[in-house]
Amino acid sequence: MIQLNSICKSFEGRTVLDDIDFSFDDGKTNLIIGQSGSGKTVLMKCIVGLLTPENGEVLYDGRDLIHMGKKEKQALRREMGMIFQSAALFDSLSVLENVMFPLDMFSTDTYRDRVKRARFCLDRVNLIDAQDKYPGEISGGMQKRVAIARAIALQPKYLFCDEPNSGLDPKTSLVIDDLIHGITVEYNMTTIINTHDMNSVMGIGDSILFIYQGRKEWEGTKDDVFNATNERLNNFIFASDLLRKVKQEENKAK
Ligand SMILES: Nc1ncnc2c1ncn2[C@@H]1O[C@H](COP(=O)(O)OP(=O)(O)OP(=O)(O)O)[C@@H](O)[C@H]1O
Repeated sequence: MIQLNSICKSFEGRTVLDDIDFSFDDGKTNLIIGQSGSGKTVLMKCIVGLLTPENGEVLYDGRDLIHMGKKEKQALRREMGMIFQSAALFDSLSVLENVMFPLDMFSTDTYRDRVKRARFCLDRVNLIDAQDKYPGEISGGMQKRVAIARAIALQPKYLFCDEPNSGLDPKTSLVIDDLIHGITVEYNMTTIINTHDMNSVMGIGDSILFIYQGRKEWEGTKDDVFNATNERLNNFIFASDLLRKVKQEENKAK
């Protein structure tokens, strides 16, 4: 579990995050949603330690990220897996070598065991047949799956995904969402996803934090979204005509 207590962050006197409290649970896909510029990326950066909040606590299963020493921070980093907006693969390395990269960097296992682990992760994302290909030879969706395999290679306790569906078509996005949700439940990870994607909200929103102008405006689950009365949330979620119509139909059916 990752717990945020009263997180505040400002840049040059301008408040960007204001007193955010939230708990991200294990075994759930926790989504951070909000309009462009609302503070999602800054919050994610505060959570992973790339930015330091002026105030507040980020607790990783009770361990205080902001006040921990360098060694403890390094150890914690090894428990984190990250999936970036672009898949961020190394073009000159094969798919297998990409997945092996964090293992080569941090694992003390033998080469044989590292290869075994990398192949296991590739198999989990259904890409074992592509292990010898290079990133330039596979589709964007496949690249994201390689990035997922790489992110779970070191068996992280915490998984961070920044806009994992950006640049993907809706069908491929569903595959990626299902995969992230599946591994989250399977490995009981604390997964945090920054997203704009309403399909993700409705599909894998086990827990949703909606940020509006740097403040926590609403929290709930995908099942709560349809009945939420928060106007700012509704304006954000039902900005698309299609979703607004679905909500109207649901209300009529009640
Ligand atoms: N290093 C920085 N220095 C100054 N201002 C910053 C910095 N980083 C972010 N901001 C500001 O903080 C606010 C929140 O930005 P943030 O990137 O977190 O938004 P976001 O919700 O992730 O948006 P998007 O969905 O477009 O990625 C913005 O007004 C942005 O200009």
